[in-house]
Amino acid sequence: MTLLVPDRATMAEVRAGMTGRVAVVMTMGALHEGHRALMRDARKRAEHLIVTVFVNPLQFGPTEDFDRYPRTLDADLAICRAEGVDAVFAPTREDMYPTGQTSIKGAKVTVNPGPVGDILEGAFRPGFFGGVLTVVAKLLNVTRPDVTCFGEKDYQQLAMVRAMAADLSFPVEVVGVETVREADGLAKSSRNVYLSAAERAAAPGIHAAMQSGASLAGKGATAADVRAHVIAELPGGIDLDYVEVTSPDLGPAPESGPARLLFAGRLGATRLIDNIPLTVEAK
Ligand SMILES: Nc1ncnc2c1ncn2[C@@H]1O[C@H](COP(=O)(O)OP(=O)(O)OP(=O)(O)O)[C@@H](O)[C@H]1O
Ligand SMILES: CC(C)(CO)[C@@H](O)C(=O)[O-]
Ligand code: BAL
Repeated sequence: MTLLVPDRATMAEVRAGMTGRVAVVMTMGALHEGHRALMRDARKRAEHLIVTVFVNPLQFGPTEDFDRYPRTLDADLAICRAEGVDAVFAPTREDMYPTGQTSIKGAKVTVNPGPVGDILEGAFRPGFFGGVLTVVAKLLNVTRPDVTCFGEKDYQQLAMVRAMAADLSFPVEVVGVETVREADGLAKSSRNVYLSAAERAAAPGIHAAMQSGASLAGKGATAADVRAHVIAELPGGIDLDYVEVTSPDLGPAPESGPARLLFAGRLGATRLIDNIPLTVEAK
């Protein structure tokens, strides 16, 4: 049976009744196959599985899509039931932020994401990682999991959650789960529903351009060559935030060896992100 848990006090009671290992998958709802992959991975790692559904105001900038973000709790519950989730924690904003915080700027005590919080996504979404890490810390405190699964689709977020757990001594194992894609290569995302038919048709070109760049890396191209190639191959109509090649831990691009290729940009009004691994070979 899947319990719908509406507030922190009830969550504490439900959590106290769980014996054995507990896994948590944190989401903003509008669940899709990517979230289901996290649930299936988490399910294997623990006796109990909690899914959180909360659209966190602290991680949205003033001009971002907090108000129009898809909210589909009934459908989300049906998916959680089908995945054998024990409890869906879906609190209100007032329950999560009882002293009334509605933005990262208005909040008093928050998690400082450090310098990695200012690059890539952080450079284009100021305050984003402070908002994410603050709510992740709160959700860890409320649900007290042994293990938590995050998607590689949000690669920097996964890295930052790992860093927070290590640096702030959260007793939790953070597991990364590979990106789930549509058949045409587009990374599944709750925000894909915003795309018009024409934008949806163009969107797989992002992953295709990235794969093309990654294959070039295998033939001796430098990180800078790969970056320029991906930018040139992107479909028309993209308002680019960044294409970057970094080390796997988001440091400077290596001259050779494993690396990460990351993209962010807008197709119409929809902001999309993606990333893939690649190997840079010394010339
Ligand atoms: N395609 C995917 N494959 C694997 N994990 C995913 C995928 N999409 C989202 N996730 C993971 O699910 C968790 C919750 O993400 P979230 O609810 O923001 O979904 P989303 O589809 O990424 O939405 P958004 O459109 O807001 O980015 C995160 O750990 C995220 O990385
Ligand atoms: C981790 C998270 C649930 C925090 O609000 C969110 O950033 C997301 O859905 O990836
Ligand atoms: N998917 C990460 C949360 C966000 O984009 O707001």
